[in-house]
Amino acid sequence: MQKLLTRLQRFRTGSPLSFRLLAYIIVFSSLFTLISSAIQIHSDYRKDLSQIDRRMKVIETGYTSSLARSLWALDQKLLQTQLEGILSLPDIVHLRLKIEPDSELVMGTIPRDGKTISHAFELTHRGDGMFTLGELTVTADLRGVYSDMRQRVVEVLTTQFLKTFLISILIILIFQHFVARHLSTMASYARNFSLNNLSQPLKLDRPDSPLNRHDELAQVTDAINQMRERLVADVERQARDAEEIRKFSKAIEQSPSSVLICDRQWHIEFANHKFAQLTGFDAESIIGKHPGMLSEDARAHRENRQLWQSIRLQVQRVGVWQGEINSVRKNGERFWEQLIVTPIKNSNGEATGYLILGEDISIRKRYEQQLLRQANYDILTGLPNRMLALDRLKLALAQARRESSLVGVMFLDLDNFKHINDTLGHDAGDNLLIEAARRISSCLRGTSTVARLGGDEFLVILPGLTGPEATAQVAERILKTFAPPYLLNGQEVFVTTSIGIAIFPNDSDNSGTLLQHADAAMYQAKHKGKSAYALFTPEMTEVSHERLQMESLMRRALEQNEFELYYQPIVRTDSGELCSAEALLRWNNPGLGMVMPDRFIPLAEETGLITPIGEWVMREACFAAVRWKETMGISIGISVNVSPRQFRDPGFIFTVMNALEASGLNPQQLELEITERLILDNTIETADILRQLDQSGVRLSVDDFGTGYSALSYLKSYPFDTLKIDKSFVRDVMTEQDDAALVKAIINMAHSLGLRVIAEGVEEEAQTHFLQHEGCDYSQGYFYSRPLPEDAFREWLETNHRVR
Ligand SMILES: Nc1nc2c(ncn2[C@@H]2O[C@@H]3COP(=O)(O)O[C@H]4[C@@H](O)[C@H](n5cnc6c(=O)[nH]c(N)nc65)O[C@@H]4COP(=O)(O)O[C@H]3[C@H]2O)c(=O)[nH]1
Repeated sequence: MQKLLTRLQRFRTGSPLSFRLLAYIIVFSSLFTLISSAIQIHSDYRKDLSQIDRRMKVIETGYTSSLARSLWALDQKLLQTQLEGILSLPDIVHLRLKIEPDSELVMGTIPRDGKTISHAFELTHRGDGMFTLGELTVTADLRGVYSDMRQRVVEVLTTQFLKTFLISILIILIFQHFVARHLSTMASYARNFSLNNLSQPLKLDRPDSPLNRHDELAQVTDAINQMRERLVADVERQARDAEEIRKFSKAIEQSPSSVLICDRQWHIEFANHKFAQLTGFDAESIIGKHPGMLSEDARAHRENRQLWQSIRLQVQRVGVWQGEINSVRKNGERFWEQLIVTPIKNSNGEATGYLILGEDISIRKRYEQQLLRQANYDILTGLPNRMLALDRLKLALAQARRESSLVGVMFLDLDNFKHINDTLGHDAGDNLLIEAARRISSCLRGTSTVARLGGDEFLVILPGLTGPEATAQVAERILKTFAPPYLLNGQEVFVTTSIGIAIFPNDSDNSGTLLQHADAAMYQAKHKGKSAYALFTPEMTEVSHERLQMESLMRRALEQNEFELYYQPIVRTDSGELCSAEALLRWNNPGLGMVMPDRFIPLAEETGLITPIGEWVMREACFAAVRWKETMGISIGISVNVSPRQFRDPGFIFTVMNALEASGLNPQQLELEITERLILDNTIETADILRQLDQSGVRLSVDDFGTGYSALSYLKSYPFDTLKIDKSFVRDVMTEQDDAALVKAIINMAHSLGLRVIAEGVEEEAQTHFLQHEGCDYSQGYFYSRPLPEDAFREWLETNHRVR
């Protein structure tokens, strides 16, 4: 019982459904039992009543004749006995016998508060007729019936209630076991159901029988589990979507391009970090603004209004706008931006916003502009280059044709530029070009063009001239501005220029030909002596042709064996004894005749042909010296000229060593003549090459001393053995006091530095006396001998072999 109560209690608290169910079952089943019991009791009551009624009828039928006989016979005793017999019948409590005519016999008592039922019947005697003897009224007491009925009600109610209650409990227990506890499990599963335990399916604690598998609980469980699976799938999809969105938003946020997202009305909704970095605008502060209206600059607004109008139209029409725009940063600074503007469309293809991707292309733009500049301008001087110059020339010619005016074309070349570049170094050369460009430009008016064609060549275009004389005036102005010295490497250097002039349309109406003519005129100017200008004349074409021809002939001269070495003796000044010879190059061309080095060596230097030629000279000179020793027994030194370009050739030392090795000449007998200008270059490479040559035993001399920049200091730092005074000083020692003083000073200075001195260009005896007097060690010149071909030189040796 206790157990039952506890269970009931549990139902009441933990399982309201079970409790309610119990209550309903009890109430309904009790009602039902009550009604059915009432019907039953009522029917039993009716049965009891009808039984009494039947009993009355039985009394009537059973006793009517016997009582009538007793009355007829007036047998009182029998009557008494018969009445007592009736009264003893169950429930009969009262008998009233009315005897005709007026006596009455009453037996028994009628209960005062009890319910009774009476039945009366006549007692008759059938004889000759029918005689009514009396009437008997039988009264039955209904209390027994009622008491039975009450007892039955109590019994029925009690038993029915207990039955109902117990059955209900049973039903509830069954319900609880088979349904309610599973519902509770479901409820608690549903209560605890969260995103964290989506993986656990709902499981009911009941056997997995085929019956269980298909009942309603199984269906609900399946439905819940399916719902869970769908939810898991949804959650996973959502997580995936969220991850993708996170990824995309990270990508956008960290994108190296600036990103703006605008709504349909072009109001900014989002700006990424790069945008803020690029423009200086804080992302928060520009939300809601139009992308073209961010800066405060009214001018930018005006520019942008039209631009963004066309962007909007194109995006609507074509679906994309791409271009480069000049944007403004928050601080007002302008920068170049490459923009791509596209609509953001929804699944129906309607634009819901706009995506603006931007990239800072300022560097690229700068680079492009630089490239454009580089393509058209000379980097060093900033002047237009050959390409742009030719364009401008063509434009000027076209304009001149329209206006019937003249165009002057000037070709300028710096005299000795190569030499300055070689000796003072490239930096000095560059500075010279910059300064020369500045000076040329300063002589021209706005419509003229000055361009650098390359190297030390400049082109001046003078458009819109009315007469050719104007070109001469400009040329003179330019020559004049070149007069003041240039300051290069701290030294004052005089640089001149040669100018060639051709005039359109007089000399040609074609730009290419005009340039060629100006070039030819420039060579003519150079030949005039430097710092000159020349106007083109038709004969000049021949000169420039000659130059070209010479170049192509020189390229074949080595193969054709057209080069020859001449030798000029170098003697002791005091005794006239022979001590060495200088090898001097000659070019013996069948067409050109004997070409002197001054005519072809500069061209050989320009074209680079000097390297193979110099190699040939070196070998030839070394072999000659060895031959003289071998065939004539005369051992003298041999001097070989080395030009700057040759000296700087990476294979130069190898060339020298090779010649010495191949010929077997003692390195001490080889003297390399290096011009003063070359060593002024003062580079580490020059010093290194000179040191290596010195270490190999080769002697080194400074050639043409005095013609360069007369910087004496370098002589100390290089391993020179000899100094050759240039013939231009020696020539006038007897007539020019200054030259004499200079020669004296050079001799003293050289001696103080431990150098021997050779005087070049000694032509007269008086000069030998002077030099002897001043202590000049060696002399060379026509006075002793002109440079001679080998055979003649051998003859000279045989007759004048006073060798030291
Ligand atoms: N007026 C006059 N001139 C005299 C007298 N004595 C000699 N000379 C000339 O003076 C030049 C001396 O040679 P340089 O100063 O080295 O000047 C040489 C040298 O710098 C260069 N040269 C000659 N041969 C070679 C060579 O094989 N290689 C290189 N790189 N340059 C060479 O060509 C220059 C000219 O050579 P050359 O015409 O042979 O001219 C020679 C020679 O003929 C004289 O008493 N009076």
